[in-house]
Amino acid sequence: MQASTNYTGLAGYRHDSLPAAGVLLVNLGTPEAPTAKAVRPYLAEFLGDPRVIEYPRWLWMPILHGVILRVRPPRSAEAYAKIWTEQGSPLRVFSESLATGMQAELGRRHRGPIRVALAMRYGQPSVADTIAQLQREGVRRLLVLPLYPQYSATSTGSVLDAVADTLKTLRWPPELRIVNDYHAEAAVIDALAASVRAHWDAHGRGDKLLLSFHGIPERYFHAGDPYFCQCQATARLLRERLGMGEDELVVSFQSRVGRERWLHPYTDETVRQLATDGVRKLDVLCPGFAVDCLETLEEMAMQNRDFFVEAGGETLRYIPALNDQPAHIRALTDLALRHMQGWPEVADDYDPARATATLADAHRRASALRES
Ligand SMILES: C=CC1=C(C)c2cc3[nH]c(cc4nc(cc5[nH]c(cc1n2)c(C)c5CCC(=O)O)C(CCC(=O)O)=C4C)c(C)c3C=C
Ligand SMILES: [Fe+2]
Ligand SMILES: [Fe+2]
Repeated sequence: MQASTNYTGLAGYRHDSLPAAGVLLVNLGTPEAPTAKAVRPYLAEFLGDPRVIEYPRWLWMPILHGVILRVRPPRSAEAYAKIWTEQGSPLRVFSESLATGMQAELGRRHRGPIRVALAMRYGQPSVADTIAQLQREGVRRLLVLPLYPQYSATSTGSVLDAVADTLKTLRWPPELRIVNDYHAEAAVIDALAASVRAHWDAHGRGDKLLLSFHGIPERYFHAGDPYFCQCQATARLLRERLGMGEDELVVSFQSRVGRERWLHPYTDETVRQLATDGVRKLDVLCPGFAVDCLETLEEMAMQNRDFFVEAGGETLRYIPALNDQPAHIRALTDLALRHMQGWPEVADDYDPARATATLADAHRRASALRES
């Protein structure tokens, strides 16, 4: 049969790849440009996700497309313009740099092929495209690591939806493992504590340390979302690691959208209250964000700083996210390796000769069968 050699070509799979393990980092996603035109499709996908907005579709979709997507994109674009860099959106730039760092770290420490890829839950590169690309590179075992330290159905849960939707379309999905959360990961807590101490060393200690996490509607918490509890646990571990008393540290929730009640206390009200209560120097850390983004750089370090100063505060010092710091790269690489235990690619005695079949092999064998 003459067309048989096209099997592999048609599927686009490489012939020469060894089976590999893959680490799929997934972050939220960000618009392609700081313009209303680019923000609109991003928000449409994000706010159209039933994990994010739990209202009946018939009720929500007309509101989303009739009202929200007319009003919000220009405002949102204005905020993005304030933080945009020459390389693009900070969320993308830092996430890519983190992924590159983890790839290098794994390469230094492991003989087996392990590929690190970054996907975005909304926008590009999509989870589906990235998994397809990893499969073409021979990935047969996949660890999904959403870049959300605390689990929420709205964030991590939605990443799992995207992965599940992709697997449904694959004839031979990779073996799958998933990191549900890493809110209590000791090395991450250590890295956060170290960056707070470095900030204190450079700028002096503030009157209070505020830990601000992204909020979610309180209704989701009552429905069983563990996010609030995991944020509190992260905060407690960090406080203990820093040897601080309960009265020296405050937890609050930012970025609420709409009129419904969200997790309390709200960050904007908290910074105003702290200023009113006499706090002059306020240190702020956002341990729910793996990398800096609109919500930390604009909402926290600009908007909330203004609220604090307007209410009588002196300075609000935002401590950056862990981003691509070496300690963060090491912490997440260790976490990934722990979750990959038992896979041949991470074994110390990795032997390519004993490697199992790849999709490329399967297609080659199918071709050979047709020819015989
Ligand atoms: C309206 C519902 C929203 C829920 C629920 C929500 C949960 C949630 N979000 C993050 C992380 C990020 N959110 C970011 C931006 C952002 N979030 C919402 C809405 C909800 N988030 C909107 C509409 C936006 C877009 C910006 C805006 O118009 O205000 C970002 C930053 C993205 C960037 O491009 O920089 C992150 C990161 C988490 C972790 C979470 C649940 C725990
Ligand atoms: Fe959000
Ligand atoms: Fe926001």
